[in-house]
Amino acid sequence: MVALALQDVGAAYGRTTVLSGVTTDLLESGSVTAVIGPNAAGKSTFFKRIASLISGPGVVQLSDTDRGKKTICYMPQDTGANAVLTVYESVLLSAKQGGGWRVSDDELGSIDAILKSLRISDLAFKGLGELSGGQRQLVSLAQALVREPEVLLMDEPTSALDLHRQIDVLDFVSELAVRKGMIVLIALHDLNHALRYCQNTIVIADGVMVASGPTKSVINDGMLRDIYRVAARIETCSLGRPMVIVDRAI
Ligand SMILES: Nc1ncnc2c1ncn2[C@@H]1O[C@H](COP(=O)(O)OP(=O)(O)OP(=O)(O)O)[C@@H](O)[C@H]1O
Repeated sequence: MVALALQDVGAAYGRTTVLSGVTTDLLESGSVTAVIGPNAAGKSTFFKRIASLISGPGVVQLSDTDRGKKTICYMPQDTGANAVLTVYESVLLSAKQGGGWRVSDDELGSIDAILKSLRISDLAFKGLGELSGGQRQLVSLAQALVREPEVLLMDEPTSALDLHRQIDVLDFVSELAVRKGMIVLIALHDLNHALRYCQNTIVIADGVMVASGPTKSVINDGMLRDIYRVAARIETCSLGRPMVIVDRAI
């Protein structure tokens, strides 16, 4: 089963360093890790660096996979829209990335299954340009999943989704991580999603990793005050789940 380790990972745009010194414990197959931090902290940059879309110092070490870095898939925050393609064509195109152009029945079957799992089969023959923001986000997830990545980097995947879809998607991805043995990293602004779905959390602020470890110990009042500049409490809800309650901005 795939494993990922990061050692002293950094990244720069041109001469400007925006990320440095990210080192993690071994990320294991079947795990879901949150990447949190304020705006412009470096979360997307971190993902792009892991996916080798940008270069930088440090080591991104994958083990126990025969697909090399091709097994890492980055689902970007901003999905854009290409009005020329239909949803189905865009997912097929993603499935064929880096491979030949022969399309097997199995591949068509797996596209149908993914669209069905994400409850967007009805969008299959709509143009990408006709979709709402939330629908585009779901299509972007379908494009990522069809490539069957062993490492999936999701950049704020629920930011455009309604409450039902947010829970639906995060339930689905967490279950898929365990079933397929994927390593999933999710950049999140909703810290309650991190508490609910992610065993571990990495906190990035000002381009530096400031904390990493079990989510329930990393997300605490002090971190919320120092990193997010809010007065907040972690309280246990009636179902026994920890929840962040924000009182005010500091
Ligand atoms: N293509 C780029 N060229 C130059 N600087 C960039 C580029 N992309 C991002 N940056 C800068 O890198 C820093 C980190 O940006 P990044 O997008 O990684 O932050 P983020 O934590 O994902 O933010 P957000 O939560 O707002 O999405 C910011 O200062 C940003 O302005």
